[in-house]
Amino acid sequence: MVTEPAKWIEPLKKAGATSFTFHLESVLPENDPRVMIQRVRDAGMKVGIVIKPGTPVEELLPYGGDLDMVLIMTVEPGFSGQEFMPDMMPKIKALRQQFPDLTIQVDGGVGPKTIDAAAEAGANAVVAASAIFGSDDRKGVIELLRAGVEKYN
Ligand SMILES: O=C(CO)[C@@H](O)[C@H](O)COP(=O)(O)O
Repeated sequence: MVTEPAKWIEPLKKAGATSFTFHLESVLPENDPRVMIQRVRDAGMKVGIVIKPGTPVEELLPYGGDLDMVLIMTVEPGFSGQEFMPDMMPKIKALRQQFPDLTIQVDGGVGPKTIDAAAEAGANAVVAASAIFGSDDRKGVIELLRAGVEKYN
């Protein structure tokens, strides 16, 4: 998470990024997320918005139709190894209901024990660190996460 995402659009584009996801909390209330969305598109990248656990999904819904991807944080941003927050699943369900084709990514505490909850709610993309890097069978965990997503989507 960065506090001024706009200033990273060009550097990331130049570095070869093809998509750019910014925190809604870093833009509102001072700036209009639609301006950021357009700036990312003008730079030729796909665009996503991420919300922290404390941000209601209702704040994100108005922009869902303008996005390639949303990211629902299921831990507080900061570090790996935190516990998955199942009470974030209604946010994913609300987004999936309203935007059937949207890529909905989930990040934080995602692993073999939590993938079903996330995927059943409607998540179809996963960020996972400790579940993979903490395993002796990284390939197996990745396959399991992929199978979990495919089972429900
Ligand atoms: O960036 C963050 C948290 O700030 C996340 O991407 C975590 O790093 C995910 O780690 P695990 O919860 O999968 O260990």
